[in-house]
Amino acid sequence: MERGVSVLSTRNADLPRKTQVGSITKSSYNGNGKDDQSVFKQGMLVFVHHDVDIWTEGTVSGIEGENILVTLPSGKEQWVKHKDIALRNECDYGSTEDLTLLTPLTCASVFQCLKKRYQQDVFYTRAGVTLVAINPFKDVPSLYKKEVIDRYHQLHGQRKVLSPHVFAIAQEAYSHMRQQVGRMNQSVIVSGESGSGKTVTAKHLMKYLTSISNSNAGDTGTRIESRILDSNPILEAFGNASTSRNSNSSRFGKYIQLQFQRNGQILGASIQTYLLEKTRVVHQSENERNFHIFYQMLNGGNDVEKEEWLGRKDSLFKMITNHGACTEDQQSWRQTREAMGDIGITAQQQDSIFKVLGAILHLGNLVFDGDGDQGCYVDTDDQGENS
Ligand SMILES: Nc1ncnc2c1ncn2[C@@H]1O[C@H](COP(=O)(O)OP(=O)(O)OP(=O)(O)O)[C@@H](O)[C@H]1O
Repeated sequence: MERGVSVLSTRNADLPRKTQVGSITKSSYNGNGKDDQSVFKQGMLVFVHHDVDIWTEGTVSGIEGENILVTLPSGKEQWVKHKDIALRNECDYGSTEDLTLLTPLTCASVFQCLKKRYQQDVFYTRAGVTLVAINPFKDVPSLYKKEVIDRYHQLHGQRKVLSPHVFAIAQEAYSHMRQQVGRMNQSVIVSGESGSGKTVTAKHLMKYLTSISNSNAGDTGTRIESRILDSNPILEAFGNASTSRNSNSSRFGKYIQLQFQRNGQILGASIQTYLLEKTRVVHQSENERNFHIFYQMLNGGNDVEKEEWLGRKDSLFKMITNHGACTEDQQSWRQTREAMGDIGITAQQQDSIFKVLGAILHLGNLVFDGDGDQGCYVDTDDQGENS
């Protein structure tokens, strides 16, 4: 291996960021550097803190000490404290591609810019070297199609013609690895709160990097690309679960290293996982589920397979909460099995894996009883009923 690009997908939002999806909290800073109500004058354009919209536009129409009278777009007037108000200018917030260009740069102006862009179906905005990605929560195929990948690859470096995009970040890392900054390894950190889109973003990053580095590599390149991308459904089956915030939440962090040859062609990948939420196997909060793989196996496996792995056909296991026949689980099961085969896990090895999962499910049915200091024992009556 010559060098590589790594994609670190975090479970917490407390790491330094390069590519990030983040939440913005309200601050009382009003953009004048002094937090002083004296900067507000009659007729000034402002943002006013709003309970529903978070920030809304207004114009100062009166001042009395700490209190400022603001006229809202509806024509309604409202008294607000100076801490709940921020300066605004007449710029087109929706067309600002880099948050650092906002003047004044305040929570309110950042919020307004991201909101306007989101309303125009623009989901990426730069913040200096960081990319802020807003989760569209809908399919936007035109944003990620092959032509877009080609465009970002061919025109890279031309910031004026390319709008902010996760592909631009990936291309920058790839170019730096190959040509600049002493041909060094590069890292992209994807961070944000649960459900903000880290997993999907990391997948687009990997898709872009494998695609551009594979263009002249023929069949071998295509095989490497599909093996790398096939790791996603497997990792998701064993490490993701439905939570109250995200129906496909990663319950682990991952460090993905893509390895390239000197000529820039993809060579392979390695994935390290960490902080897997193991306790989820035995306990899930209300309305949450165990790891996907259990449901996929129970919904997707046929009777013969279930007999072999579980010793029975039904799906009554204590650790499997919120279980119901789900076509999504059946589809994902087919994808998981296919991906396992594609990356070289033999049918025999797969059988062994599912038997281990079956054993875990049976262990979960055991009930222990005991009387304090005397230790405990397996309640065989209960076990007989359930296992
Ligand atoms: N770029 C995108 N385009 C369309 N939908 C998206 C995009 N990013 C995220 N989503 C939607 O949001 C959901 C949650 O995203 P994702 O699983 O990537 O979040 P996450 O930050 O990895 O969450 P967690 O930390 O819980 O694993 C996805 O299942 C998908 O429906």
